[in-house]
Formats: sequence, structure tokens, C-alpha cells
Amino acid sequence: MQAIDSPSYCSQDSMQDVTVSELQSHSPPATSHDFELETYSFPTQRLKPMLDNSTKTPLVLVACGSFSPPTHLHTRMFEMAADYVKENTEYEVIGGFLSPVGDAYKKAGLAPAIHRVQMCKLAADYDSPHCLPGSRTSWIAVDPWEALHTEYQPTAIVLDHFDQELNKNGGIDNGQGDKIKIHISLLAGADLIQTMSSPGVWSTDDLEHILGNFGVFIIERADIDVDEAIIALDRWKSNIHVVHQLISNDISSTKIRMQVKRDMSVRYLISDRVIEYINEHGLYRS
Ligand SMILES: Nc1ncnc2c1ncn2[C@@H]1O[C@H](COP(=O)(O)OP(=O)(O)OP(=O)(O)O)[C@@H](O)[C@H]1O
Ligand SMILES: NC(=O)c1ccc[n+]([C@@H]2O[C@H](COP(=O)(O)O)[C@@H](O)[C@H]2O)c1
Repeated sequence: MQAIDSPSYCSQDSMQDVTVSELQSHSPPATSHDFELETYSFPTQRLKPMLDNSTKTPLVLVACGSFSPPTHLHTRMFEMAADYVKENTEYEVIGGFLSPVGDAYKKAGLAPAIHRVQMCKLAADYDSPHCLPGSRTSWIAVDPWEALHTEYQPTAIVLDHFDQELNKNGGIDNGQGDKIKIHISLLAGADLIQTMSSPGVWSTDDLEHILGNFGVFIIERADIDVDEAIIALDRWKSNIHVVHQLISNDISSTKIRMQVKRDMSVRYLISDRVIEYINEHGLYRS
């Protein structure tokens, strides 16, 4: 990990809620107030402050998942979706968030939420020396709100949280001095959308809320027939956007965990900083 002599080259604002001491050591603040709901504040620093095009509808993309660990595809999903949005919709992307699921989501093999949040911050380049204030170098933020809860937070509740935080003050400046409401959409891989047709995984009310009110940008995924996966979701089709992977990447966190366990390289598949973090904390070895 590169030592940070002075935080001055990268304003504290643009670094969101990562402290200098956190950057000097990857060790997550295991019991510190940094990982408690009481001291939580919504990270707004990477959002565009104003629409570039006042005729567009502002859009924030939210990716919910385990991110254990975050891979290059998890961050790349946002870029693919942003390209799609620019070409095919009347939205303007003003931000994107990774929302790691909490520990109550008992999926086998996951690292504790506190580690997954830290790894997502590293994957999203929170400690990049290039994060100049206002630059769009890395526009993906990490919201720990979901991960901070000890009870499981269904995705519909998580999206409501983003809606509330992003629109509580009226939304974003449309470039002409007026506030305009920000639209929030789920960003997900095709495997997640496939589960929406599996009985018992999602409540009907939640599906209605997520697909009817927020909508979803689905990233195509190897071995999954997206068209088939969305057949049962046809009544929400105007809110379902399928983003094709023009340069496909079949990576998954499971594969990364397996490689680490076998003591094999995961370099160039996930961020070097995340690799250092995994090694430093001995994650996924057993
Ligand atoms: N290679 C990929 N192609 C498309 N979507 C992906 C890919 N990898 C992850 N995603 C999507 O990213 C989101 C969060 O991912 P998640 O943490 O579940 O990663 P994962 O690699 O699927 O994890 P795991 O292997 O632990 O199941 C999900 O919506 C998932 O579909
Ligand atoms: N009913 C629901 O709200 C529901 C169901 C299944 C998965 N999910 C979410 O989808 C994501 C799935 O992540 P994984 O692919 O890592 O299992 C998690 O964020 C999880 O909370 C939500």
C-alpha cells in the first residue's frame, strides 16, 4: 500500500468517508465508530453536482450484491450501463453506488461486511491519487448503509433508502437553477434478474416496487439467456433495460475466492489494492 504523506493532493471531500489513517493501514476499523449506523452519513461526494443537459432525467445506478470480493466486472458494470444510457435513453447518469449486502445475508463463503465495504472502497479507487475534486475519474461510490444493518435489508428497502437520501432536498440542479427529482434504478447481472422469476426469492410487492417504480439495467452474463429470464417480467418491460456485454467478461467472485484458496494469482482480475487487502486480512484462505 502506498503511503499517504499528505492528503492535500486529493481533497478530503473527493475521498468520501475514508480517513487518512484508514488509507495508511488497510485494517478496517473493526469496532470503531466508522462502521456504525449512528455515525453513518450518505456519501454524496461523487455525485455530479448539476445536470450537463437540462432536458435529461438524472439517473443514479445502484448495484446490490455481496462483492466478496469486488471484481473488475463489478466496477465495469457501471461503465457499460452508462454507455447504454447515453445511447439509448433520455437519462443522464449522475452517479453510481455499490451497496454491499449485510452479514444477515447468510451466503456461504462471504467475508464479513466490514471487509467487503472496505474492499469495495478500494475497488472504486477511494485512495486514488487521481481523484481530483470534481473530476469524473472514478464516479462509483460505496454506500455502507445496507451493510451496517444487522437485519437483512431487502433490495426494495435499499432502493427506497437511496431515493430518500438523494431526493430529500429536491434532487439535483438541472443546470437552470431548478431542482429536479433523481431517478434511481437497480444495476444487476442477468443471474439476479433470473432469480426474479424463481418462486419464493422475491415478494410480489417488492418486484412490483422495484420493477414498476425503479426499473433495472441488466448486464448480460455468460450462460444466462436474458430474453428467457425476463419473459415472466413482461409487464414491466418498459423499465427493464438489457445491456449487452460487447467485451464479455465471465469473472465471478466465487472464482476469485477459489483461486485465492488455491493460492493462485488473481492479478488483473481484481484491483491490486483489493488483493493486498485480501492478503493482509487472510481472507478466503480457509
Ligand atoms: N461477470 C459478470 N457478468 C454480469 N454480471 C455480473 C458479473 N459478475 C457479477 N455480476 C453482477 O454483479 C452483481 C453483484 O455481484 P455478486 O456480488 O453477486 O458477484 P458474483 O460474482 O455473482 O458473486 P458470487 O460468485 O459470490 O455469487 C450481481 O447483480 C451480479 O449479477
Ligand atoms: N427479496 C430480495 O430483496 C432479494 C432477493 C434475492 C437477492 N436480493 C439481493 O440481490 C443481491 C444478490 O447478491 P448475490 O448475487 O451475491 O447473492 C443481494 O444484494 C441481495 O440482497 C434481494
